[in-house]
Amino acid sequence: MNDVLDDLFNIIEDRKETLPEDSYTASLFTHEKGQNAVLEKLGEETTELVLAAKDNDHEEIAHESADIVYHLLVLLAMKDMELDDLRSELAERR
Ligand SMILES: N=c1c2ncn([C@@H]3O[C@H](COP(=O)(O)OP(=O)(O)OP(=O)(O)O)[C@@H](O)[C@H]3O)c2ncn1[C@@H]1O[C@H](COP(=O)(O)O)[C@@H](O)[C@H]1O
Repeated sequence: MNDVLDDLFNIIEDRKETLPEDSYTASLFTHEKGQNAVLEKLGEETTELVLAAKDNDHEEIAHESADIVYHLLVLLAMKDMELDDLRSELAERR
């Protein structure tokens, strides 16, 4: 059974293939800045996560963490990588 990360990654890969006009995800794959668009988002959201952690704002920590994970999955898809590449790397560390 797929978990939420598998489902999200599958949707991201679908957006990469089909590039719907109204999709934010698709816009990241076609952005004039190329991969820098997603890299900049990861940088911004990491800063926002740090601020949320400093404020001990649990709701905001969860929100910014989700933004980071989403953009990280977009980056993996952009690099033609799989979610299993991340899983394997984590599993090897156990
Ligand atoms: N999980 C996400 C997701 N997380 C974050 N984002 C977008 O990432 C952007 C974050 O940038 P910003 O932080 O600048 O946006 P913001 O609204 O100002 O956010 P904050 O300042 O509040 O952090 C926003 O436009 C969000 O909508 C996401 N956009 C899409 N998805 C999922 O991706 C899938 C495909 O959706 P489409 O992109 O609509 O096709 C769907 O399952 C969506 O749920």
